[in-house]
Amino acid sequence: MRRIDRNAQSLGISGLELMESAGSALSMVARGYHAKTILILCGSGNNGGDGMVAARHLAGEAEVFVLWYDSKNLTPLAACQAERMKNCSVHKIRFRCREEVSSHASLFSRADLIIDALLGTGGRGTVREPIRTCIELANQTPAPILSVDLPSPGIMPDKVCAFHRAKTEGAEVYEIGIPILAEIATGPGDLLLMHDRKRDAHKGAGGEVLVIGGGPYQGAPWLSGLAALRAGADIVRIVTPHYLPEPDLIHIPVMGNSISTPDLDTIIPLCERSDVVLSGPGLGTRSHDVITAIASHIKKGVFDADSLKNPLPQAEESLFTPHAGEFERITGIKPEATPRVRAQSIKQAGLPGTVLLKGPVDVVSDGTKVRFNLTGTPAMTTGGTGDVLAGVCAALMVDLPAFEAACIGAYVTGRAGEQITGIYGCGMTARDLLTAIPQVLFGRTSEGE
Ligand SMILES: NC(=O)C1=CN([C@@H]2O[C@H](COP(=O)(O)OP(=O)(O)OC[C@H]3O[C@@H](n4cnc5c(N)ncnc54)[C@H](O)[C@@H]3O)[C@@H](O)[C@H]2O)[C@H](O)CC1
Ligand SMILES: [K+]
Repeated sequence: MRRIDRNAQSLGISGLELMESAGSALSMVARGYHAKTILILCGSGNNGGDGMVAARHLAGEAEVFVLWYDSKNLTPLAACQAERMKNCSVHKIRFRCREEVSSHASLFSRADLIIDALLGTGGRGTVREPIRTCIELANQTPAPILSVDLPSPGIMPDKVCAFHRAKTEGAEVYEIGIPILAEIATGPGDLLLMHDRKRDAHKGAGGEVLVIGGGPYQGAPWLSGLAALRAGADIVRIVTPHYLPEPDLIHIPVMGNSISTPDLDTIIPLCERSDVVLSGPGLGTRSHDVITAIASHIKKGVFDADSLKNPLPQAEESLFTPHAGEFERITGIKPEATPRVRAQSIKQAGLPGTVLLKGPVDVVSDGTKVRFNLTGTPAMTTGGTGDVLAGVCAALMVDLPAFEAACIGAYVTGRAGEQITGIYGCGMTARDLLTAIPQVLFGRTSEGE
């Protein structure tokens, strides 16, 4: 939900607007109880904010008491709603500790309806005081309890009024105006799935990525490697026939002008020690036997470009990053133009992993989940952008499952492309993309904020 919320904001619907819609839906449900006296219990998060909006809507229609947690951790949206509630004809009673809640026990027994806006999707761990006492007192009354979004842990609701999606079984679901694109398309909300690097992180915490490629196309694996570094990998090794002077990358030479089976003794131990292995960029047509031989030694593999051939290599966890032609080569299915049909083709193909099918709209699917990526520009048809995308996905897969890594990788690379196109237009190179990647991935963007 946080991902969808954040994506909705980037599409122009603010959190406050969503909260207003949520509180309005809640007040409608509350009206169904025809209660004379309503007690709304509000926690310090946005769940509490929803309750305060409902209080404003119900003011004048019933006697409304709002018992709200005046915590120093009040979220900005909840604080805004507390302010908006100030001038309404509802009884506003703040509490800061358990004793203050207990002193208002009589309010609980007076109520014909109790609205539980204490904890929603942000609740974590065992319920702490003073919220716990609110829940206990609510459970002791005969009044029906209407829970907001999901029941606060331990409370016994009569009904649950959920927003956009049911988070618990039996909840009544109300739409709050979230655009469908916020859910089915990638967006800045997807970045919330990334884990923050700990302050005391040791060298290598960003993961070790191995890139296997090059041969006929010399630059491709180096571009992928640099992209992996820019997307957060700590150590990137490049197994490739041709050395390029890139001091940030570790070159692992091979015996001939292309990667071949005598190199397996060098490559297999590297595959085993790496968090993620990306194979294919610039590889050419002569090394597929090497890729199939190493696949079973790879924990997490990104298979790109020339490694996308049958027999299809398969790691413990695999991400395949074909364009339409490569997809047809490995599946025999020619992808239709529309993203929706492309998603169906991926499902039909049943490949053993996640697929990122590149195109004007990228489609990411593991056969069950589907996400569309709309970022990017026509200028990105320039050579090497696919190598950058694969490198970004490889670095993200250190910490994330293939599906999430592909969604974020596609989104971020496309956004970086948009920024660079703004500067260089169709004269952009794949190399130009590299510097924009960390800005989008780790910097604070202005989208929706
Ligand atoms: N798109 C939507 O569905 C919308 C949902 N909204 C509502 O917002 C909540 C989620 O809000 P959030 O601020 O993230 O979290 P909560 O309000 O659930 O709680 C956070 C609050 O509670 C404290 N806390 C956490 N765990 C505990 C605990 N175990 N004991 C005591 N206190 C706890 C924490 O410190 C925070 O202060 C969602 O459910 C919807 O109701 C919005 O209206 C926008 C649209
Ligand atoms: K709740």
